[in-house]
Amino acid sequence: MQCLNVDLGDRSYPIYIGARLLEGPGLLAPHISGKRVCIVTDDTVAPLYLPALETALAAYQITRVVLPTGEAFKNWATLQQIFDALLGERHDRKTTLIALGGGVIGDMTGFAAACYQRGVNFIQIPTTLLSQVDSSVGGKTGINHPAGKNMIGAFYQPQAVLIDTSSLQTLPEREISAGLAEIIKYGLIRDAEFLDWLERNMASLRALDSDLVTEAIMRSCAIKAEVVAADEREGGVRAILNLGHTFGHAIETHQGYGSWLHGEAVGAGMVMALDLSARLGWIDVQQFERGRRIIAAAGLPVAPPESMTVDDFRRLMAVDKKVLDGQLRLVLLRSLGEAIVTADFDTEALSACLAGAQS
Ligand SMILES: O=C(O)C(=O)C[C@@H](O)[C@H](O)[C@H](O)COP(=O)(O)O
Repeated sequence: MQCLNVDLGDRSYPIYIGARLLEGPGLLAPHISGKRVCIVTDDTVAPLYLPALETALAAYQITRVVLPTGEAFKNWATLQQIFDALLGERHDRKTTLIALGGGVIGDMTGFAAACYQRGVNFIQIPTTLLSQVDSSVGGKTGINHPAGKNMIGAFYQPQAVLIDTSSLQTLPEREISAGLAEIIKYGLIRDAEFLDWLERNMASLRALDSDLVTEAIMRSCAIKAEVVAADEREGGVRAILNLGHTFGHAIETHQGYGSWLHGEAVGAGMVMALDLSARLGWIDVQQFERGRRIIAAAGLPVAPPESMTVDDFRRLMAVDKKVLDGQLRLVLLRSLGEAIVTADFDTEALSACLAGAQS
């Protein structure tokens, strides 16, 4: 097992990474505050991993909340089910919520933990590649609104993140590709050498070579932990983690949540960010082509859905959380391995990028 730390003063926490970590109580126990836990999971993950987790937590009084699976359910009505269970079973402030599942479960459980009785402890046990390398780390919690992704939420850090790499074995191929999108993102924004490594190893990563996947998770979490530690509440540098997300969130909202996986939309969105960076002359055509090739090699879409118009993009991007004083800010690339967050780009170039993506 390997361990990283997210350094946030008195809100610091460990990320444990290894195979079959779910099966023992040893790692979880120090992060559980009382005698009671509430495990929140979904109806896909529950039959696979809930029994093992319940066995590991046999010393605690357990409440289970099994939610419907998918991004379409990341909303108020589903969140309410968590509160109903907590109140129905009279959980007090010493309870610990445990998120067992992908990003949707992690984001909603974290948000429930932030709100329930004004804040209780929670632990992330991410079971998808995307949630292991991204959403379980950093404390962004929340739900979607029909007008935009993750529009209602809170920054609220977990007590620990437990990444059991064995859970990837049951993941569909499409979910592996979606997770690779966020992994490629780290190379594009922060680490050119990691991007080279990903390019060389993409086929083996897609085939879930366990040493390589563990290394990819470690390197991704290390970059994420470093960026979050530098800027917990996204006042500055943390926004680089949003590469491709302004375009990607617009795609997800337009298509209806869950139609495109988050990672698929981010894949197409990163190609659009690469394209705009090239149109602005910040990267050259070869770098653009290389970035697009790596994203395609991960099995991801490299263009938005044909049904989306330039006006759709403009309307949906206008509610992006990086818009400040009515001005759109985007994460763009100065080179492959270096991202900036900027409002200083030629609007003609953006129009050409949006129109080009549809051609
Ligand atoms: O942790 C962050 O910061 C990120 O932006 C990571 C993203 O990959 C992740 O999808 C996040 O949930 C997006 O957050 P949002 O603020 O753009 O809704």
